[in-house]
Formats: sequence, structure tokens, C-alpha cells
Amino acid sequence: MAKTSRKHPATLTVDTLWQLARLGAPSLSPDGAQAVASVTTHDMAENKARSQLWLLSTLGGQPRALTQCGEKDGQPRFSPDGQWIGFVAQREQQGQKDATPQFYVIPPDGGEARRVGEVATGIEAFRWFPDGKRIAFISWVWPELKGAKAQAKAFKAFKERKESGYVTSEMAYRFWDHHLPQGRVPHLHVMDLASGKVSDLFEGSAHELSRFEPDASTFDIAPDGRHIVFAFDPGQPKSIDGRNALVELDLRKSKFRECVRDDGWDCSAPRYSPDGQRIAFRASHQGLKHTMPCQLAVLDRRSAAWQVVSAEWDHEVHAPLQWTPDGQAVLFTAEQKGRSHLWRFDVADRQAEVVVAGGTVSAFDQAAGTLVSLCDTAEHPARLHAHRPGEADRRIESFNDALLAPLDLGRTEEVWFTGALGEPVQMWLHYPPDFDPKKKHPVLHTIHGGPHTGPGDGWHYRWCWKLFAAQGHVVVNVNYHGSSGFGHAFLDSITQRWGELELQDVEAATDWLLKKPWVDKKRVFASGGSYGGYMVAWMNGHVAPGRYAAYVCHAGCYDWTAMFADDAFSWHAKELGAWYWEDPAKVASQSPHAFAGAFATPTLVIHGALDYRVPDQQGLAYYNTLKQRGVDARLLWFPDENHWVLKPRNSRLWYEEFFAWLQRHDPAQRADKPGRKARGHNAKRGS
Ligand SMILES: CSCC[C@H](NC=O)C(=O)N[C@@H](Cc1ccccc1)C(=O)O
Repeated sequence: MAKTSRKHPATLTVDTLWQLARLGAPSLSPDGAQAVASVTTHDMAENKARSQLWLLSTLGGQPRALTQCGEKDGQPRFSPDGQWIGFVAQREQQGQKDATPQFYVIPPDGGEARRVGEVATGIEAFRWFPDGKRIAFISWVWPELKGAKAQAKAFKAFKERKESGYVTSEMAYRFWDHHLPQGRVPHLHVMDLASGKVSDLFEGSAHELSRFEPDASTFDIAPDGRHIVFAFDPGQPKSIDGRNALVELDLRKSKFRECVRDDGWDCSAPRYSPDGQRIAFRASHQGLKHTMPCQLAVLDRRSAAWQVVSAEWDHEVHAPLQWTPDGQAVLFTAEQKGRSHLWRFDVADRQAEVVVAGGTVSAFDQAAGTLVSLCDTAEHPARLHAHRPGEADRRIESFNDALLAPLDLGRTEEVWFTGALGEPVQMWLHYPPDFDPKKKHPVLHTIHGGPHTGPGDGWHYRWCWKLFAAQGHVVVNVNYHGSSGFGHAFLDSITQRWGELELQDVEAATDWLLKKPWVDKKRVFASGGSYGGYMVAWMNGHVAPGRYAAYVCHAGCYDWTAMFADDAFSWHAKELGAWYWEDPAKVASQSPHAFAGAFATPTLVIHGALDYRVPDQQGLAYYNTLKQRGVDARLLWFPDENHWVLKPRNSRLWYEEFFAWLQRHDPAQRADKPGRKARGHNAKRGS
């Protein structure tokens, strides 16, 4: 038979990954006919991101770009009458650039966006009042000052000050990648849209919202427009792990009332029922144990009684919550075994049912019987679907289809094996596009962070499994003991013995793989970020050299004592079982640095200087130790990145260094052989 030359389909590259449009949370028009969402695109040459608002028909019409000139148009929400879309942006208008994010409105049927009012201290997040004439919004203000003018004056003075020092007596002063504004706290405000007039609802009171990235799920406005409920930590002084009560503000009487307060419980994400009589919220029994999940709770406003309704359902409820229009049930997303579904929880029956199955459903909205969901899977980045009763689900955009259509992404498989404690453990295998079970393939563990996360059937931009697979590796993501989405006992099983069960699981996965005829035993690699970085540093001290050809440690926790410099320091003792000054041996026994004497496996260490969750000294100490011990190591350090590498050019460098490191330590294709390049990567940079 004559041989036919078959053209290989293209595979995913870093540049293609960065060309993909990233969709934000949708908001539906009141009639459910249209959704609005922000769409972020990136320019590799300019090293920049840009977010525009798009209008998407749920009935089959063509998508339309709603905003053009904004750089970061975000958080769009339809007004209750559907006449406007409100959004938050920092724009240039009439030659003047907003100094802080402001509130804009645009009519959905066309026309230019216009800023409403001006808030010197900026707008973090907002919600429409039911009358559509006002919004409630979050802004960080000086609590001792009165009136918008005083805030504006103080803000100007602060911006113009010559000193750069940050002074604080607070326990919470940084969060992930930013310092909390000095002296300012997040207050709820009301803006009258006709006049642009703003009033601070918390002025003169000790109330404030969460200092940790407060968003629109931290408060809600009652259907009568008269009450606002919000989560508030009454503790003084504020701690980094304080427990929130729920407080209701009567706008007419300017009176605050604690409606849920139990010091053992942490409450969040309150949401009024459609008739305004009940408030659904998330409640976590922190008094019992710090790992307790956020459960669904309901407050009856008349009787003031509240109860957890999802106590028998071993899942963590994610914010935001939305009531169904009949007030029977609450919608939310929750993880389950490496997937995240949209659930409907019937409050009377206490039953949960999947409404939209993931993949990973990350956002949704509902109106007039229509539901929209934002969902990604291992096979594609986030897509928007409309779900209407009696109709087939409909894709309402196709932003990335043309880019992805010609690509062979390879196959993804969910596998269960026996891990630590003889228990079933899940892993996800992403096979390379050219996978052939008759050939030998290298293996790459990508160990997730947390430890209490549980990724699986989803798309990841920073740890893009399909991109790693395109380099020829079988990519492995083990949902080790401690991962979320597998019930509380599984999540809590690693408490006070970090490293132990997780390592057994990763090792059992490696054993499982090594039995496969298609695994190249000399080409097994392990990588991980944050807690996953902790894991690879831990492995370096605990696994016999030679089993893994090389490691990549991104933003890894290395030394639990020095980690006290992070922004979550009070959490360690709960997980490790001791403060370092009380039982240093117990802390050290769970810390990779204490096993440095065994480090022998080559490691690429990556860290960002703006990482306050895992400060970069962690990565530097690990790298220095490897160097001092004569272990082959390389450092990739970013002065301008945080826990994540977010800039297009830096991300490309991250992937390039990552691939090159694996190649350099790959016995089959050493990078020091001339002419070797990462697969599928454009040799030429730039546009
Ligand atoms: C309560 S804050 C720390 C926990 C958080 N994990 C969620 O499951 C987290 O930020 N984890 C980091 C690693 C880390 C662990 C302990 C203390 C600081 C950082 C991560 O893996 O992203």
C-alpha cells in the first residue's frame, strides 16, 4: 500500500495561549434575553491586558462589543429596568484619566459610556438598588473623616506625600500582593445617580466590610430597597482570621442591627430572598475547627432564628448565592471530585441537585427563567452558555473557537488509584497530542497549591496542563489528601502532619504510572506552585534521588518558621499544630528546610518579589541552599510579579524557562545538545 503523508495538526503554544480571550462573570438583562460580560485580551508585543464589555444574546443573536475605548472595563451589571449597564472602570474622558476606578453607565443598545459622579477614593464593587436610581458601592475611606470633600482632600494629600514608608499597628496590613490602604477601611456608600451625590453609610460607626478584597457578595440590598445586610467582623482589634457576623442597616432609620452573631461561626455572602423575609448566607463553624466548610444557612428575619440547612451535605458552598425567583432554593457553585458544578439547593427539602454540570462552573446569573453559566473544562477555556427551560443549552459566544479549532490538545482522563491510608485518590492525566501507548513518554507532575484546592476538569492559564502536554509530557495532577471537593474528612486528614499523606499519594501515583508500558522511567519530573512548591521541596528531602529527573518549585513554601512573614501567619499553627515558639520541632518536622541535608535533585526555583502570601525569601533560601550544597539549581525571580505570573512577557519567560529546565534534565533530549528548542514555540519573539 502506498504511504500517504499525514499533516500533523498544530499544538498549543504559549503565544496561542495568550491570544485566548478570557471571559468574566456574566450579568443578565431583566428579561433574560441578553447577557453582558467583560472579555479580557492580551497584547504580547505591548505586554498589556485590555478588558471590554460584550453584549451576548441568549436567543441566538450576534455578540456585540459594547465598550471600545476602556482599558479595564469590568464588573458589568444590568440595571433592574434593563435600561443601563453599570460597570467599574478607570478611563480617560475629555482628556482626563480617572485617578481611581469609577462608576460608569452605558445603554445596552448603543451609545457611549458615561461616568456618574466622582469618588476620590475609588469604587471597588457595586450593586443596583431595586429602583435603579441608586447604587450601593464599596470604597476605602478614612473612618474618622466626615463627608466626601474631606475624603477627597485626605486622598489628594496622601497621594502627594513625599514619604513612602508604610506604618501600621494592624495585624492585617498586606493581602496576597498589595498593602492595605494605610488608615483606610472599606465602607459601604450610596450614590444617587441623577445627582452623583454620595453618602457614606458607615460614617460615624465602627462598621466596615472585610479588608480582604471585599466584593459585591459581601453585602446585599433588600427587595424593599430599605435595608442592606453585610458581613462584619465585630472583633477588636481586627485580626487576620476574625469571624464575621451579619449586620443589617435600616436606611430610613439609619439604624444598625446585628442579625446573626455567634462567635463560633463565620458568616459571609448574605443574600435576601425574593420576598425579603429570609437571608441566605454562608456559615463556617470555625469554633469547631478551622477547616470547617462554608455551609448554606438561612435566617428568618421575622423570628431572628437562623439555621444551617446544608449540614448533611458534605460540600463547601461558594459565593455568590442567588435565590430562585420562587424563594424555594438557592443557587451557588460547589466543588465535587475535581469538578465544580452549579447547584440548586432546596431549602425546605435540604436536597442539592446539579443544575449545570462542570467542568468548572465559575460564574452564573439568572433572570426571567433564563440561566447563563461560565464554564471551562480541561478541553477549553471558559465559555458562556444560556440555559432555558425546555430548550437545548446554547453557546452564546465563540470567542476562542477559531484559535482552538486547528489545535490537537490531546486527551484528558480521570483516574482513581489507591493512595495514602488505603483510600481512593483521584488524579487527572493529560496526554500529549502525539500520545502512542506503544511508545515511551515522559511524565510531569503538576502539584496543586492550597493545600485545600482540588482542580481537575478545568482550564488553567498559569499551569496550563494542555500546554505542558503539548511539550510531549503526560501531565499528572493528583488531588492528594487535603484537597477540597472530596468531603471534609479527606480535606482535614492532613492537619498537623503536612507532607506525609500528600507525599504518599504523589508517590503512589508515580508507582501507578511506572507500571504503565508507555512511561519512560528515567523521565519523570515533578513541579508545583505554592503548596505544590512546598511539596516538591518536601520531595527533594524525602524521595530517593534519581526517582525524579528534576523539580520545578514555583512560589514554594520552604521554611514554616520564616513563613511567619506571610499575610496568613495565624493560619499556620492551626494546620501545623503548633506555634514555632512553642514546639519548634513539630513545625520543623513539617518543613522542607529541615531536610535540606538530603536535597540532591536538580531544581528550578521561581518566585515573585510581590508575593506576600509566600514571600520570595522562601524561594531564595531554597535556591541558596541548593547552590551551597552543590545541587544543580536555577533561579527565575520576578521583581514585578506576585504569587502568580500575570504579565504576558513574564509568563512566556516562565514557560520557556520551565520547558528548558525539563529538557536540560531529560536524558532523552538534553537541551545542551545544539539546536534543541521547546516544541511548538515560535523561535522568533516579538509580534
Ligand atoms: C488561610 S490562608 C492560606 C491558605 C491558602 N490555601 C487555601 O487552601 C493559601 O494561600 N495557600 C498557599 C500556600 C500557603 C499555605 C500556608 C500559608 C501560606 C501559603 C497556596 O498554595 O496558594
